[in-house]
Amino acid sequence: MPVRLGARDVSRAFGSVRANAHVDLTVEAGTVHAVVGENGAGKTTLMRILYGLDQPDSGTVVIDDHPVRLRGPADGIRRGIGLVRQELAMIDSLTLLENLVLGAEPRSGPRISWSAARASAVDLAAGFGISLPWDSPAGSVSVSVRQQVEILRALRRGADVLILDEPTAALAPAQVTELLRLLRGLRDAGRTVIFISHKLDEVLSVADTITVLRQGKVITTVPADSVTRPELVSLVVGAPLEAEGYSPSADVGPPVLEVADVISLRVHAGEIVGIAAVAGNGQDELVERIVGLRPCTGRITLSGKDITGLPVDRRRSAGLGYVSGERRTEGLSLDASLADNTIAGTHRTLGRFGWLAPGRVRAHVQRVLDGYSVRYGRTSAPARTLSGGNQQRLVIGRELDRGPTLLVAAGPTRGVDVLGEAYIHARLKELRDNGSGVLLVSEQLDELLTLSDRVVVLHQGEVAGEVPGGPENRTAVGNLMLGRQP
Ligand SMILES: Nc1ncnc2c1ncn2[C@@H]1O[C@H](COP(=O)(O)OP(=O)(O)OP(=O)(O)O)[C@@H](O)[C@H]1O
Repeated sequence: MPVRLGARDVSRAFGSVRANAHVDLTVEAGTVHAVVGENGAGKTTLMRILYGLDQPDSGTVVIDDHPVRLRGPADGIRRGIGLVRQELAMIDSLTLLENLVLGAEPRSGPRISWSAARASAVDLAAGFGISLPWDSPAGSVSVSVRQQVEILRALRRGADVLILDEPTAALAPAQVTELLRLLRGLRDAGRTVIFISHKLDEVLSVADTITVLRQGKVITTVPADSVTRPELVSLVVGAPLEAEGYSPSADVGPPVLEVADVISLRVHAGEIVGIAAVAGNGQDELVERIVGLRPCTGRITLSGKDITGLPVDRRRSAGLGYVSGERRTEGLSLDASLADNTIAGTHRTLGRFGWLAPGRVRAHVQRVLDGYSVRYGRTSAPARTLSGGNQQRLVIGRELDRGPTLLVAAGPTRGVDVLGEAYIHARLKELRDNGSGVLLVSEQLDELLTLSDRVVVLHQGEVAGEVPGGPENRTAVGNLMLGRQP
């Protein structure tokens, strides 16, 4: 089989970090090829090189069996490579149709022919069994719809190889199913897909071939049907990983959070309360009200203290911690250093008379970053140089280290590898066992059921019911999420 896209002996370092080390990759035409590996393993770096966004220090990209030098993404696009990134590059105020054709508008004489644009958009989408609200502004539609437009945009520009870097990280389960169906459709139509994901079940369900990276090196490339999930976990992590069991709270104390609003709920000390809901059923608004990002007409108390009218920083000082899967917009200041991001919110405790004590700052930063196995080069480097999963580890480490009375964790393991996920789960349980309350909002039902002592299910902005945690309650939670009887 010809190599449609690949890498031969590719190495790339950033200072002391070897992001790719002598990587060989062979992606055959008409296949879905998954690239998996721990956080910071070098997946995104390799994809940027294959697309022409970055150049290797040594080694070459291979396209159609030939070594090539890509000078920029325009070279990659010309050779039929498309990249759908973790952060989607769309203009919110333009409609989906305008975003689709941006830069390559069909013309009739000097004018843009919107009728031709629409007809070709509808045709292209229909070819893959999807229909989209073409006149809606991109800012008003779900991540899933935006992603579909990005994929179609790459196809429209002539891409027959699509690189998708963690496309499912921010999707709800039903949207994941839809995306995987679209990827299979692309493959069946002869296109080539490179798929990156930490969700190994998805990888096994969609990929033909899997390449595993660890610390910048290729560990192995295997046919997907030749490995089981535990074997793949072992390859990614480097050792077998024990399955997580369900261990409910041994000691539930008084309420630490009481919300009396459109949605009313309580979280007690020593308890993890899960929130389950299909995307768009009120969970985001609930979290925003609790952490102070959205006004609340009802009443919210933290350990008995009314925090309803308090701004975010005062809620934090009162003992509220917040971890969001939206780390790029909510959790981090990407241009600030790792050190500054790590001490944000704790800096007042790291000095005297308003001056930071450099030694204490260094020790604190080191402890948090090492404690959560963040892979980094220098603590003075901007946070944007961390890989996605390492950014998430930093946010989790910072928030848990403060020992909050109540932690609101919304999508806490988004983009985190299997080992990191198990580690974060253990830390959340430890926080609970030490007497804090945790409100866990997650789109992953497995995560909710293994961690939560109780699961509160929301439907159409209201509480549809409450179910104890534990994997045996999956069906009951699933039914309530869809507005049915448990
Ligand atoms: N521009 C950069 N400057 C400095 N270091 C970088 C830069 N880009 C990547 N790195 C480092 O290279 C390593 C590999 O990063 P990369 O983003 O390729 O990992 P990844 O496998 O995609 O990880 P994740 O699963 O967390 O997204 C990381 O340690 C990262 O911090």
